[in-house]
Amino acid sequence: MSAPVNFTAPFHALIVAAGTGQRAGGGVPKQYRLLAGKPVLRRTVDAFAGTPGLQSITVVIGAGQEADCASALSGIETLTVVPGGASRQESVRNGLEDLTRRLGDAAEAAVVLIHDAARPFATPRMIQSVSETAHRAGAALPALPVVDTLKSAAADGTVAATVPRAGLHRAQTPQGFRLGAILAAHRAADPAQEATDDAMLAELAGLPITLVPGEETNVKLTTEADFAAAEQRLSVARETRTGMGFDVHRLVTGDHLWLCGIRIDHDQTLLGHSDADVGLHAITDAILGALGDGDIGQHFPPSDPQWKGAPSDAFLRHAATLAARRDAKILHVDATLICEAPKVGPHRAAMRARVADILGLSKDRVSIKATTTEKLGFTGRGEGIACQAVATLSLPPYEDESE
Ligand SMILES: Nc1ccn([C@@H]2O[C@H](COP(=O)(O)OP(=O)(O)OP(=O)(O)O)[C@@H](O)[C@H]2O)c(=O)n1
Ligand SMILES: C[C@](O)(CO)[C@H](O)COP(=O)(O)O
Repeated sequence: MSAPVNFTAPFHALIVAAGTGQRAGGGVPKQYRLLAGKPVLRRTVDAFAGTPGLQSITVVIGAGQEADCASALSGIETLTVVPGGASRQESVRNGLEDLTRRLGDAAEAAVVLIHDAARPFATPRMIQSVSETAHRAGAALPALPVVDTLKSAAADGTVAATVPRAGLHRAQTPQGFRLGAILAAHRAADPAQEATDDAMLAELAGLPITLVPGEETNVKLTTEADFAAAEQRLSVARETRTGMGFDVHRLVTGDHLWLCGIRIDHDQTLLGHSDADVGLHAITDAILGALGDGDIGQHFPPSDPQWKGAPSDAFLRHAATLAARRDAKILHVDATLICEAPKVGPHRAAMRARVADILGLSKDRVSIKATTTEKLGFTGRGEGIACQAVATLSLPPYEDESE
């Protein structure tokens, strides 16, 4: 069984991609270079796009990078592009100002995760952990303890001293903050003292920052050697898993029902403890199946009064959260609704968009189909609606527990 249900903390992603990548070389700014066939920036954006809780993505780019950015992010519609500045700090500030204007009254308390485009390997698990900690504690920084002995060097290339490493950490991104507080810290910053990360400005503003575990794999692509190591790492295969889900709910007299997250006016309703959305239940079970993590009844027992009448998008979101915690990416879901009525065709596009939205996927990763059973069986007689679904997930190889 999994941990208690956690309704995902909402957050906004701010990805800074306005650098010129001088140390990496390569003729084109490193965030637009291909890594295993995909632009670095696209990998970074995709890492966030699949993370439950994401509210918006802002990408900050440099002057003259518009075409490279459009090509790297083609097909992604729900994203805002903002012009950057001469330094990372200026680029972050521009992004924060723009996001604040767009959010209006909601800006002050919103949580923003500020991330380097040059770190394409942040996992959804770490992104969520930063977001949840920022919600709880105000500011969160992923970091790893320093494990090597540290030396300071003299100008002539000899060792000047050994620097005590106890308590020292390497800071990573995404760094999470309340938007109002981090923007105030940026506005108050002394332009002469350039900060190398946003946590530094938060420290100077007196904000307490909570450390969360960073990830060794969350490297910042800085040099050509980093690119070579990243290519090597991506050549190691992930595991692909498929899960299936099946659900049935009884039809009784009513005036509407829910199917795949869409309310449909109808002269019958589906009976169930929750809103009885048979489509979302089957898709939820398919994802849980691919994770090998029980079924919807285990996570949301019908005996538990808190799920009475509950909207089923919460169940699907929970499955997506569990997937993110396992560093699993949902590649595709495919559901078939089995009923004589209501007709699914007029609602199919809305259902597809709704499921994609709940899972943080693009619509082309979601398929909704429907069939009748030629008036045969309980679905044919209009006594109930059934749904079957499959979900395909890509995830890090499982340890073989039998060994
Ligand atoms: N004026 C700048 C400078 C940097 N960045 C972004 O900040 C992140 C971290 O910076 P870094 O790795 O130093 O990138 P570059 O500045 O591009 O690299 P270099 O210093 O080698 O030129 C990168 O995603 C980079 O695109 C930015 O948005 N605006
Ligand atoms: C923000 C950062 O990635 C945290 O480690 C880092 O400080 C960026 O440094 P850079 O000099 O802009 O590469």
